[in-house]
Amino acid sequence: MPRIFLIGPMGSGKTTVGRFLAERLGLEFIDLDQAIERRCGVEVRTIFDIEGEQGFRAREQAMLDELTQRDDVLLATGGGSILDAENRRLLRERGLVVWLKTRVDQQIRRLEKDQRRPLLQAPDREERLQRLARERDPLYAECAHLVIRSDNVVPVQMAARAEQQIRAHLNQGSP
Ligand SMILES: Nc1ncnc2c1ncn2[C@@H]1O[C@H](COP(=O)(O)OP(=O)(O)O)[C@@H](O)[C@H]1O
Ligand SMILES: O=C(O)C1=C[C@@H](OP(=O)(O)O)[C@@H](O)[C@H](O)C1
Ligand SMILES: [Mg+2]
Repeated sequence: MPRIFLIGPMGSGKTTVGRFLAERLGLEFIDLDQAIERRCGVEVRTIFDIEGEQGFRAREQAMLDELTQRDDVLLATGGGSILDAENRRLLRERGLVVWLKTRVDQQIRRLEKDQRRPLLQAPDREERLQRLARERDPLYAECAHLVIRSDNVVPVQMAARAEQQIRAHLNQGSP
């Protein structure tokens, strides 16, 4: 089993589904944001408060480079990891990149009460998520080897579906 890297927008289920999926695939689960939080000793939102988005992106880049070299892992990235061209290259070269594609209305519902994601704390969340999708969808598409829809199924079912599709993809001999 190659390394698996989950990409996709906030609320696509990278962290939640990733944990179940890693277990099904016999891989160690690592969440990029959680790894950064452990190393810094503060939450992502605090890093944004103190160092700004730019500071967070620098930490994210360094941690992504480190963790994408680990073997037998499933890495759940953060939604903005693909903004950086070097990150996209590292992800594509070092493992199988899976885009959990999700509709904005599903993201809104799942993240209704969220206060931890700095880029979501806007007066109009729908407008914000639509704009991020417009900006980022081409980058997710460029980076992904495999696209899996993550709408209308709960995380355990989503993990089962993703496992099936990943195994089918690998059986075709694709990277
Ligand atoms: N397929 C799903 N169906 C319903 N709720 C989900 C699904 N995936 C994630 N969630 C919920 O949405 C919220 C955000 O999920 P999370 O895994 O943190 O997304 P991400 O890491 O992609 O931002 C969590 O409360 C999670 O339980
Ligand atoms: O989309 C983004 O730019 C971000 C997504 C978050 O991760 P999730 O995608 O796991 O929510 C987290 O990395 C940070 O708040 C920035
Ligand atoms: Mg996450």
